[in-house]
Amino acid sequence: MSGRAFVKMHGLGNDFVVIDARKEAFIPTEEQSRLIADRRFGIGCDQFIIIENSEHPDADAFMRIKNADGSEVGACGNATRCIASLLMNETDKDNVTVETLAGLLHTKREANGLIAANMGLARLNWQDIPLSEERDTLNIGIKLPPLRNPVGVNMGNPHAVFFVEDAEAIELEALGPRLEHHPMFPERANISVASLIGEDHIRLRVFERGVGITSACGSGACAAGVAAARRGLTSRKIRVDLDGGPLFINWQEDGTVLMTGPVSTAFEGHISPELLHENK
Ligand SMILES: N[C@@H](CCC[C@H](N)C(=O)O)C(=O)O
Repeated sequence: MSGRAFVKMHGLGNDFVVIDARKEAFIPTEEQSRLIADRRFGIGCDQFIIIENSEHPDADAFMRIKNADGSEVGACGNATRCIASLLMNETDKDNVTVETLAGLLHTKREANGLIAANMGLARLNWQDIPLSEERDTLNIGIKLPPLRNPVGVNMGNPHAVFFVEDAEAIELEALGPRLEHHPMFPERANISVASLIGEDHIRLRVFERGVGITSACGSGACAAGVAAARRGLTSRKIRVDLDGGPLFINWQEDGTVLMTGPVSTAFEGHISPELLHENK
């Protein structure tokens, strides 16, 4: 079979095309990354992941992350758990360390088969973003629903978490793209709406930067867990229900965030050499 081998994986429906470039380098252009992620013209995924050799003595591999729009980013929680699971199967270990642009991430296979990733320190670098009453449209051309000020949490990538009465009632499809590109977020941002649905239990919907609404966002769940605890809505250990299912978040006393959930492999294949040379 000609063409580059790939594996299609997902964490709660947040899906990835994974290419192993440890033996044979693979350096896609932005256009090639977009094409691979395209659900009509390519294979289709939320993020395109390239596994590379790491030069760090403590890392098992380096993971490069490209959003569906071709942009390269620092963190992806669900992909970290998927790649960790691949590396665990390959090495027969239950603990592996994945290097990303955001740093070294330690992972563990739990006895129940779920994969836990320590996503590192949560940085509240633009916490409690102030929005004044009169800025209730944020100049995005639509009247906002009753949103409280968002909490800004950086998990190696930027998240703005808005707590609302009912996350299902928010028109995230309309709000997401406008807020993602709002000037208050210089690097753009992943936009979440969250509501409390029980004790230490929240509902979360995420509009991902460079992608759109996804069925689950791991770093978004971490950011929401930190934001909920910071706002005093929950304790530091919570369940986050995403469209694709639950993730378990623990904002540990050392400031790092542990995320636990399932991973799946959907299929394997080869990328047609034609695809990478075609222009749409
Ligand atoms: N799906 C992700 C987040 C991927 C990156 C994000 N879209 C960004 O641009 O920061 C996850 O599981 O964390």
